[in-house]
Amino acid sequence: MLAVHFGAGNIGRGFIGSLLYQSGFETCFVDVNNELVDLINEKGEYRVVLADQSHEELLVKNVRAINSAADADKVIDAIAKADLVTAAVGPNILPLISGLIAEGLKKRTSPVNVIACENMVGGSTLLKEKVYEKVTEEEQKAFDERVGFPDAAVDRIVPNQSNEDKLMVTVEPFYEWAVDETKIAGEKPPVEGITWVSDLTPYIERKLFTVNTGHAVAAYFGKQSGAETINEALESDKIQHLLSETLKETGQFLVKKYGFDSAAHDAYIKKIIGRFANPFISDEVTRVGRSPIRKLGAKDRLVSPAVQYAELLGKTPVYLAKSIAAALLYDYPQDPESVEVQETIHQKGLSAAITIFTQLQEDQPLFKEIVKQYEDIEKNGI
Ligand SMILES: NC(=O)c1ccc[n+]([C@@H]2O[C@H](COP(=O)([O-])OP(=O)(O)OC[C@H]3O[C@@H](n4cnc5c(N)ncnc54)[C@H](O)[C@@H]3O)[C@@H](O)[C@H]2O)c1
Ligand SMILES: O=P(O)(O)OC[C@@H](O)[C@@H](O)[C@H](O)[C@H](O)CO
Repeated sequence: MLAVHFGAGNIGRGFIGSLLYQSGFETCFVDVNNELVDLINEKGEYRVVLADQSHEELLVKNVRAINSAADADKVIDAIAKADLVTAAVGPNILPLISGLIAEGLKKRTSPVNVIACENMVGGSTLLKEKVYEKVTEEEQKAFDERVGFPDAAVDRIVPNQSNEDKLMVTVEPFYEWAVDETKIAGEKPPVEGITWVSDLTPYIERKLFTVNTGHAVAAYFGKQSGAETINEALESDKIQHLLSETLKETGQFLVKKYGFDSAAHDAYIKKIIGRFANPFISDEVTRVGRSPIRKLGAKDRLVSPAVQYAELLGKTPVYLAKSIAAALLYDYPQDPESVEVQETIHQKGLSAAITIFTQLQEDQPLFKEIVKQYEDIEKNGI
């Protein structure tokens, strides 16, 4: 069985690649990082190490790689032969890989599934839209018959790392990969470790609005207080408090919306905070806070739960508003999205920036609370 996986980065090698290998797949990674591609082809294997006391290692074999910037035809051929196509490149990159996927799919007559493993609601659906923009109506109809784009929720913390062995990747032991079984074409891909679900929305919202909201809170407040890593941020009682209060807010609306058991959800939150504090992981606040424009988006981990909280509970979420304010204050010159947010605030003012990045309007109580919290952090710190 052949899997073509776009993005040989942290989650690509450390999570998707390792499960594919354990399930008997040969994996062909597609990436634009030449050094990574050459190394994978030279070694044909890499190590995945668990970030816990055991330091258990898995040697992932049967891997090769293609540089899509140099060898587009090879990528198209690989997709034509693949039993599964996956991606973990980041939401903003999905449109850029859609053309190659469209070309590869055109060469097929047998069914195949394409799964985007990004931190967003509807990642595979977005990829499908971008692929469909590249093909004729007739080809779209043919794809409807034999190509599945099931959405997914993926959870495993894989920090940036610089190991002497550049392919080696350290990962937390926990993982979850939930995939929507209702959108599958043909047979379910036999990947051990996938949880097939008939309704993905509660899974992705619970994950994105707990793990990723909490992570963003630790990163943005951590940055404000001078912490470099998530563990360092969590050493602060103040940040621990902000984290647990924010996750109480997202928890309240998730429990109300989906009928989750409240005690089970509290245990889920507790487990996640424990994962953030894993002493065997050093995760930079600048990785976790990366791309603040994406994270401030209306459907992402801060604004969506804040809006849904206000709608479902009929009050304004104070801690989510404060977290949005901290994201707006995130100033990291090496991150182009942070630079754009800071320039927009500087040139157009805070209110205009809030509307541009969050789509919230000035008359909304949440908007006013964000402004209040922003001014408070500027004046008094977090
Ligand atoms: N790292 C985590 O803890 C984690 C966990 C769950 C989900 N995710 C999600 O997985 C995705 C990838 O995250 P990551 O942490 O692995 O990032 P990463 O930067 O380590 O990996 C992304 C890879 O994509 C490659 N890439 C960029 N443009 C490309 C293109 N046009 N074609 C092919 N490859 C391209 C990059 O070179 C890089 O190797 C993101 O959506 C992220 O939210 C990450
Ligand atoms: O990948 P991002 O930028 O969407 O979010 C950063 C982290 O919160 C994220 O990568 C987590 O480590 C991951 O989602 C854990 O499952």
